[in-house]
Amino acid sequence: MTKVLVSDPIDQAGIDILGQVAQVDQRTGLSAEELKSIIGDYDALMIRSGTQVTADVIAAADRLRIIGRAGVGVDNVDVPAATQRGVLVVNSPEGNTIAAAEHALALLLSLSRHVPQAHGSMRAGAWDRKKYVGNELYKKVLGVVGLGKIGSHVARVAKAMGMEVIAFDPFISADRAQQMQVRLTTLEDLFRQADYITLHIPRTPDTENLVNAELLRSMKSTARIVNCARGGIVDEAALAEAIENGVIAGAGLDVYASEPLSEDSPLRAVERGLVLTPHLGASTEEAQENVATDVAEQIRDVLLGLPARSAVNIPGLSAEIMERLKPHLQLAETLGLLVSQLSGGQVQELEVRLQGEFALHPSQPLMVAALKGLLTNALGDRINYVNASLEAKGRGIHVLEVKDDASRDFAGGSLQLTTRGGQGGHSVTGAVFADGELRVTNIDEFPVNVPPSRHMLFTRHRDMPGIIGHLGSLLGEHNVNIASMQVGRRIVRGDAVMVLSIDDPIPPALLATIHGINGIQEAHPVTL
Ligand SMILES: NC(=O)c1ccc[n+]([C@@H]2O[C@H](COP(=O)([O-])OP(=O)(O)OC[C@H]3O[C@@H](n4cnc5c(N)ncnc54)[C@H](O)[C@@H]3O)[C@@H](O)[C@H]2O)c1
Ligand SMILES: O=C(O)[C@H](O)COP(=O)(O)O
Repeated sequence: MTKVLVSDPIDQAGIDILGQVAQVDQRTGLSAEELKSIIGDYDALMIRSGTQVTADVIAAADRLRIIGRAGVGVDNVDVPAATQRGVLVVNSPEGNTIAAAEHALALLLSLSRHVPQAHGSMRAGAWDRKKYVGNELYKKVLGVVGLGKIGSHVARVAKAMGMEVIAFDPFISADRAQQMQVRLTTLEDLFRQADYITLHIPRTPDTENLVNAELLRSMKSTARIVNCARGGIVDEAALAEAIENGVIAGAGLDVYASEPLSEDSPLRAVERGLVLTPHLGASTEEAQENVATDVAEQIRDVLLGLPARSAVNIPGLSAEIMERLKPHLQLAETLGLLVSQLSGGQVQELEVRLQGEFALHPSQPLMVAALKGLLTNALGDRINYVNASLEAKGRGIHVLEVKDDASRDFAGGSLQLTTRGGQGGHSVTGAVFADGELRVTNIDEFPVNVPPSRHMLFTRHRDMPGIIGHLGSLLGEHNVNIASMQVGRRIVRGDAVMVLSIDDPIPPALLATIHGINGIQEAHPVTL
């Protein structure tokens, strides 16, 4: 008997769909140990954000074929562990977009008109009209951080309410922002200018504690901020302090670094200017029906041997093609990740050139893998082989495929990714060697021969004595260990590139010093 475990509250519409093909057990509120002890009996697991699907749980899931997340975020699922065990993870990328956007707007309005506090005072028997004088949103500046699905909807509604909308999203093209009549600016400028700020970005290593004490201090003292995206993006202690000390006027939060929010969190002690909700962004009847139906249908299909439409961890390709193309897909993804970091995010066009034997492979999965790499820093664990093309299109990235089977650079062919965009462009080429090893073989027009590694530093500089030594000593002084180094140049004392594989990431202050070295034109730290 096929069995599905539903371990978080899920709309009945989803349960009914699962019931068509399996025995459905709804058991919410399980402890980690309880989940681990029963998961071995199930073919599918359906969850929301409440259940932690850890590597331990997955290791105990002997029969599990699919995990369905009735919502967007899969940060409570150990996706690499699931992938390793061949467990498919699916989600519902758009089912709760409107609900989350409307909740952010609800927080903005409640904050500016003190709705929860006024309601509390009425419940206590008061009639206080002076204490709760608020502000209008009309004609105020709204700063949207993250102009994706939810951020764009918030921007659209805010404009209809007469707000001026500015945005920070390094991965959105200027054309797309212009279409939405939103002015793109820097994060710092947005925090300085906005009367209201709303966050709609994923939690990634780049966005963790992005809103810290320093950024809060740069806000207007009358400004308010809303986080309906992910906990951990805002430093909660710094926020509580900023509100208490009048550094900013207030905040509305739906998500927290650790959920449920602990009883002794400093946020619970703030009396004025703070509105808290317990992760209710997706909690509308409509959104819950959308996500439950969307994900239950995918679970049903997969249990019947059909493909899923929103797989987080595998492309919709046959296992055989996947196996054959594994190193080529890995190269495409790595080059995408590399060129996005060299290009600084603002990519308007990606050209994927399949050279020599590469032109003989099926190009679609390679294109998708390149796009997945290109968008990984923007979208974190949300980007996958299934949604990469759609996400690129949504961001206004024009994708060009060129096949050049006459090229004879390397025996197995090579793959070149070239970006074009607001900040110029970059080009990287790579190959898969006979032993399956990946190599970066060209950066812009310069030949190199470098295996990709986790931390790297790329510079573009003048080929002149002293630069390499200077950079080497600087890294040494900052305890950054160099594993390997290569220089590529075309003419003596002309322009050159340097590629360093390093054991540690480059601290931001050191990067600023590197930019100051005489002769260095560009320096890009890269994490792969
Ligand atoms: N509170 C809730 O219940 C709830 C519900 C749904 C979604 N969410 C969360 O809302 C957030 C946005 O979701 P979405 O569906 O709009 O995602 P999305 O992928 O459509 O958009 C995210 C946007 O953030 C941008 N971005 C990434 N890193 C950035 C950075 N460092 N600075 C600025 N912009 C950056 C990306 O380019 C992208 O445009 C996610 O964190 C999601 O998990 C919360
Ligand atoms: O990622 C999501 O979809 C939202 O954060 C909603 O989470 P929830 O399903 O637990 O409400």
